[in-house]
Parts: sequence; C-alpha cells; structure tokens
Amino acid sequence: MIGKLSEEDRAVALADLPQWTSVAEPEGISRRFTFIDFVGAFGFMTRVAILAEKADHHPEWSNVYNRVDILLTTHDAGGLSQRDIDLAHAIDALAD
Ligand SMILES: C[C@H](O)[C@H](O)[C@H]1CNC2=NC(N)=NC(=O)C2=N1
Repeated sequence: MIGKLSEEDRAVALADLPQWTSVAEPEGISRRFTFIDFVGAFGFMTRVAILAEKADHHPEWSNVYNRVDILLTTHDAGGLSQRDIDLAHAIDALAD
C-alpha cells in the first residue's frame, strides 16, 4: 500500500503544482477548473475519468455547469501520496 508523503516531500512536490491548494480535511490538494460551458467541463471530466481509471486512482470532485472542483487525496493512506501528485500533473497536462 502507498504511504503519505513526508512534510518535506510534500513541500517539494507542491512547489511544482502552483495551481493546486493544500486542503487540511480530508488531507489533500484541490484545484478549480473553469470552462466556457457545461460541454467543456464534462468533456474534461470524461478525459480525467479515463486517466483516473487507468491509474486506479480517483478524484473527489464536483461539477456545477462550467466549473469542476477536484480534490485529490489517497484514501488508503489517509492523506497526500505520490499518486495524488502524479494524477495532479496528468490533469494539469490535460487542462492547460
Ligand atoms: C482497490 C483499489 O485499488 C483502491 O480502492 C484504490 C482505488 N482508487 C483510489 N483513489 C483514491 N483517491 N484513493 C485511494 O486510496 C484509492 N484506492
């Protein structure tokens, strides 16, 4: 099973993810994505869902019209793990 990142590894990893914000509860990272409309938002979610299923690592997320809020946390570890960092980079590559 994958473990939580140490404080130091977490800080190093987050320096490379400037658009993601630390969340205390559940411990993880979050980012808001905004699109022109619902179709843009849902298309993005479809692409993230395929990534997430391939990685066997799944976001906590919500969608309201053109907005998608994503929280990444590792349930098995009870906090932030390398899997969250890897998925955040993959999501950024899709979005930006
Ligand atoms: C059995 C399966 O591998 C696990 O339940 C996976 C699936 N997706 C997951 N996603 C997330 N975000 N955290 C997990 O701990 C997790 N565990």
